[in-house]
Amino acid sequence: MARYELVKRSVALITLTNPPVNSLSSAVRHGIAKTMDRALSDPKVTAVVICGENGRFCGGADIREFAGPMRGPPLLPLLDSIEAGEKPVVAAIEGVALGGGLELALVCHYRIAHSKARLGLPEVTLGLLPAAGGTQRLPRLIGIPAALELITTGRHVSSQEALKLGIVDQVTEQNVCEVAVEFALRAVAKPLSSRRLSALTVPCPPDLDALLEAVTMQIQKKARGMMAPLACVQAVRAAATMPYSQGIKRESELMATLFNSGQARALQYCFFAERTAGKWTLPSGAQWNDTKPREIRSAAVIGLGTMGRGIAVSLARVGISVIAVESDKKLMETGRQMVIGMLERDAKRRGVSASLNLLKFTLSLQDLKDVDLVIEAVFEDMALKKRVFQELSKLCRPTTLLCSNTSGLDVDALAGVTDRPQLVIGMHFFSPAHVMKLLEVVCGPRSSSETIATAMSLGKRMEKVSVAVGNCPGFVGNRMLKPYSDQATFLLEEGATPEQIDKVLEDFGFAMGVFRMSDLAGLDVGWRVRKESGLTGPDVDPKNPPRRRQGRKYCPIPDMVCEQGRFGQKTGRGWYMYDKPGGTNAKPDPLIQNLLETYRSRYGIKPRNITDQEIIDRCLFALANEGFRILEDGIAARPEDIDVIYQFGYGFPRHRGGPMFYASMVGLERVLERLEHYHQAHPDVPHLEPSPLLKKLVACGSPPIQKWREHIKTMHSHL
Ligand SMILES: CCC/C=C/C(=O)SCCNC(=O)CCNC(=O)[C@H](O)C(C)(C)COP(=O)([O-])OP(=O)([O-])OC[C@H]1O[C@@H](n2cnc3c(N)ncnc32)[C@H](O)[C@@H]1OP(=O)([O-])[O-]
Repeated sequence: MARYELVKRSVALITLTNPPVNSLSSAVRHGIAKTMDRALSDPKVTAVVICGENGRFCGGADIREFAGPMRGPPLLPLLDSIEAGEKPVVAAIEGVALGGGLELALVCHYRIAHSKARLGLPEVTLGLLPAAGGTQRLPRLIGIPAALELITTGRHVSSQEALKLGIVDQVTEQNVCEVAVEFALRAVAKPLSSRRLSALTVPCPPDLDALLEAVTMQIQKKARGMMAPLACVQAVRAAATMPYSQGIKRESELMATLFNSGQARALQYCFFAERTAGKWTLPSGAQWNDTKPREIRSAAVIGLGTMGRGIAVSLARVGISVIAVESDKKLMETGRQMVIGMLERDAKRRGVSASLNLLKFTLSLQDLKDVDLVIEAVFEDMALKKRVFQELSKLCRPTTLLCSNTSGLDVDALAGVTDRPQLVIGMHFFSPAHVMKLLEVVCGPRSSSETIATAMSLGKRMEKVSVAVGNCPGFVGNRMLKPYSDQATFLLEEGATPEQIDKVLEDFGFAMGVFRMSDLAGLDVGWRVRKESGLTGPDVDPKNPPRRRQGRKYCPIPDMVCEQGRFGQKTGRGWYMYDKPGGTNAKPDPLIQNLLETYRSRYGIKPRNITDQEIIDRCLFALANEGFRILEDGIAARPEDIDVIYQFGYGFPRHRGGPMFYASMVGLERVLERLEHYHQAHPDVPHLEPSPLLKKLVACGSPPIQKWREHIKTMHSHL
């Protein structure tokens, strides 16, 4: 796990060999200890270079090992002993030096980085802190403010920035190992004391307390209840105020608290869930790693509304030429200006030039004859979408992939009106599409494996987290949203207010509570869907709207809000009031309070005090319950996929893992017991009836989430 060679007769070259990222597994730590001993005790060796195999220095501790008991040599004393050695050690950094990887580099006496390398301490994103001396050594090297920023955000820096900050001594475009060996030879005669970071004093700013307080406040605002960033601040404070030996103890204490927390487990689960999500499999046996995607050079986007614009920007900025189609000249001109503006701002932020030459705007579908792929983003209306697909089917090359950005309509029905159902697939982007990372790739029963592979690979190229899902109304994300938001509106009837529910959900860690999110998305969208599905419409008595429809409980309050022209932020009024149409500063509205009170008295509902716990349990367990049904139905292949969708598409707090992971952490027995309790109280709410899969898992002793698949695999998959 660490290879030893003698080069240039006197330099020991130690290569970490643990693909794919040379993480510091117990075997690697053991290998480093052994090879370092050999280098330090061999009189022929005057200097040491440490590098990593396959162009990657080291991706840090082996995250998989965190779940089990600690084995092998602990990292911290191993690193301390490298720093204390009497022969110069040079880190040759290629690819990445992250987490424990950068901590390893920091105990080397010199650091040489390749120009394309990235460095950072991302432990905070895993719910941890850099506990192999990183919080104590980095501030000594680059000062408190810069170290605080890197450690509390986990941001990766380029080697050029690392050079400016003083993290590395040299950046090279040449073979970094060769450069490091030459560097090591020159370092042999030089004293090492000033190169041992633990022995340096921390350059302390005069306003340390004010700085730490400002950073703490900033984190409290942004971290939505995450503990790790605050622990990082405390560890850096220790570096500033204590000698190394005490600071390192404080670092370990803080790490111990984080390490055993549910948040760290959730964030590490998220790390692997994100990487598992791209790995789709079909019942036919075709899967992600044996199906070649097609190359996409040109694409078309139909419809330049909010979604179409974001999709066009996301395509053009990764080098794909885009033809954007609108039906009306004025709309096309507005769309053109918006897309160009967005692309220019995006390019400025990334420090690149905007690829405006890749864009073409047209009013004619005829111009799409030769594109490789089309993404339809017209109004959410099945008849209209079918007309578009029929026309595309006639116009486009027979090999062109036809994709729909529908957020919940039947992708197979669209495939059915074309001459190439195997080339039809859903690509459900989230608004704004150039910002949101999630892409649901909706596989119809007739989508070919090559089509799925192409949509998934295009998503990756567009820098999205792509998840393959099956075709059903609402797919995964929006299907689960319904029981969640239904519970929120039922709670309004019973005595809660929008601001109370939102506060509880936001304190839980959601980016936005359910009502603020609806105001942002537009309340008219759901209203139209309810009208189309016959749940509401002109036949409903406006004075006395029934509270039971289509055989189940129905809350008419959202319709009553819409009937007043309150469509959310865009109209300046929704569940909240805003300063102006398009305003974002939500304030509780007495008119909504009034509406709720009138409603309750009309139906003789005595409002009751609703606890925060009831809000959390009813909203989140209803959400997870639908997730279990989605797994049963084969619409999502694994719980990780659902959790990734909720983190990236719906602002679910990452440190809670996602709705399915949260259910597993709370305990499936408790979820089942609460759902049974609430279903008994509300027998006309089918979403509260515990799903058969949840019952089955509890009956099997509530296995850990990674084992749920074993209990679903016999069920039919729709992917
Ligand atoms: C006292 C302790 C203090 C120290 C704490 C730490 O260091 S905490 C750690 C701090 N370090 C970090 O937080 C860095 C975490 N890693 C990364 O950010 C990225 O992996 C990358 C930038 C290194 C490479 O990106 P990329 O897009 O080229 O590749 P990719 O992301 O697809 O990964 C490829 C495969 O490698 C796997 N794997 C990766 N890293 C680890 C690991 N450390 N461990 C185990 N496995 C790891 C990954 O699961 C995947 O496996 P699969 O699915 O093929 O079975």
